[in-house]
Amino acid sequence: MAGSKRVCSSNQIIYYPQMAPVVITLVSDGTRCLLARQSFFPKGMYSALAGFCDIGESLEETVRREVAEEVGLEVERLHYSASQHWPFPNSSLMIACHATVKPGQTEIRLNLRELEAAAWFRHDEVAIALRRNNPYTQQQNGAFPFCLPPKFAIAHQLIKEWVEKPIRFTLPV
Ligand SMILES: NC(=O)C1=CN([C@@H]2O[C@H](COP(=O)(O)OP(=O)(O)OC[C@H]3O[C@@H](n4cnc5c(N)ncnc54)[C@H](O)[C@@H]3O)[C@@H](O)[C@H]2O)C=CC1
Repeated sequence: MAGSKRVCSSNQIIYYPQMAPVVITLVSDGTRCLLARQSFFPKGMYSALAGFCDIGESLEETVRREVAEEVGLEVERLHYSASQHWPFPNSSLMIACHATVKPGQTEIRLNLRELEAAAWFRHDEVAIALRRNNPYTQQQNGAFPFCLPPKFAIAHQLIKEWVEKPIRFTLPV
């Protein structure tokens, strides 16, 4: 039988596990992808944009709202990639998507309440970061190299997918 549950022994109320949907979106302008970091990330690490779905929102609406709120960009096309259960902060279902911005509309307006930095990265820069061994290690000059989330995170898989194969954008947002 599918489904986990707990039954309260005193009043027999059934409790099912709660799960929060989160969209994680890799935004591209066709040749570059947009990556961002929060202040608590390991130094040098950038990731795709993530955000919790609000009550009443479709996934498409969450993508559009989160991208607009965090970097001030309007996304045009959306392509579902994959999903991952993620235990933080209290059990999330990560839904990973690729999206594109409207042609020529690439100016980032960073929301500093949500992000520390965001930037467009070229395909070759991202490909090098994906291959980097010991990515979170400080370099001899004191700097931390540009690096990506670890392989087990769906963010890594989403970025790898963008590097490895052209994405067909089919769904208007
Ligand atoms: N597996 C992966 O590859 C990745 C996973 N994540 C996860 O995605 C989640 C969302 O990322 P953020 O950029 O922080 O999202 P976010 O920009 O929506 O900000 C998080 C804030 O959302 C609010 N919130 C709304 N609904 C919530 C709920 N059900 N549970 C907890 N907080 C809720 C809280 O105020 C929280 O501080 C994080 O838990 C993070 O661990 C993020 C990036 C990559």
